[in-house]
Amino acid sequence: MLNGQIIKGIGGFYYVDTDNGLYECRARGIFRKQKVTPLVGDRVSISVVDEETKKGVVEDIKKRDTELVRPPIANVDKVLIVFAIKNPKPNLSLLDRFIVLAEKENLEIVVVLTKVDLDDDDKLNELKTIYELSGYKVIPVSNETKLNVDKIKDELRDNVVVFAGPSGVGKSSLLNEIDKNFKLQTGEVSDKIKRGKHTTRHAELLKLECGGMVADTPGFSSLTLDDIGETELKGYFIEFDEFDDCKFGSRCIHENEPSCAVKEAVENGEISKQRYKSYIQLLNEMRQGKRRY
Ligand SMILES: Nc1nc2c(ncn2[C@@H]2O[C@H](COP(=O)(O)OP(=O)(O)OP(=O)(O)O)[C@@H](O)[C@H]2O)c(=O)[nH]1
Ligand SMILES: [Zn+2]
Repeated sequence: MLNGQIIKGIGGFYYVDTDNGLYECRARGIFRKQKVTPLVGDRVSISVVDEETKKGVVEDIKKRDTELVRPPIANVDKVLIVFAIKNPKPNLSLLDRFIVLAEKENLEIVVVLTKVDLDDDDKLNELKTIYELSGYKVIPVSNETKLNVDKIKDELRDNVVVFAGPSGVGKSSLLNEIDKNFKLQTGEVSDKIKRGKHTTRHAELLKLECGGMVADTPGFSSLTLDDIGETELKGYFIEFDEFDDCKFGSRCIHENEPSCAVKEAVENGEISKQRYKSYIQLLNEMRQGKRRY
């Protein structure tokens, strides 16, 4: 038996990365009976069927630490939420929505602010302050000047990471800075699979030089908050946690209730006004049933 990790799954084949190379594997029938579908990112044991052609069978799936639905990847450790300080103008309500979804999945979150070379009105400082006050690690990056590209590498090393963020903020540029082979690698992989016209695109993990793995699709491709309840939302604004002495205790949703510790903290500047505004906005959106972004 060999241990490895599924890095790609297509048409009932699972591509398992091991110390001994890449194996094309079928899953044992028992998984289907147990209604278990192997996922990209799963840590597995395989038995080798043919060493020559590198074929094997997935025998066992280790317990998953995390399980993302969109994109469908198991054992993601971390999400880098990437927004530019300008071009495109950052939509903070969207950023906060990404954070809510990542908190729900229990992922480690790093906020990456790109294009800081374009900063001429202290936007970086403004955004950095908001997210650091809220308890997040914030890394300012420029793909132009290469500022902090090495710090992003450190975040990726030995981790399974997804990038999330709107179009045009510099996600691909950043990945290309981190790993010069990245473009090439993506190209090679697509060739190898020879995707036909009717094959659906599946999530895939790409190995980086620095030892990490990155999903080839941006995280949270659908930004629906459908599965989140109105009273659950406040739990995903982590900076509210320490202000827990509201008059109505844990029933307080920090909106119109009297003697609300969270609202007081917003007034005192201990919680960002911008983040609180996002919270109320998301709350109202949920109520109106207007839930898709
Ligand atoms: N000034 C500046 N421009 C950048 C930076 N990073 C990326 N860009 C430019 O921004 C544009 C979009 O970059 P991409 O890397 O394609 O953005 P993306 O997030 O991958 O976009 P999608 O592929 O649509 O999701 C390109 O024209 C880049 O040259 C940066 O740090 N500074
Ligand atoms: Zn309250």
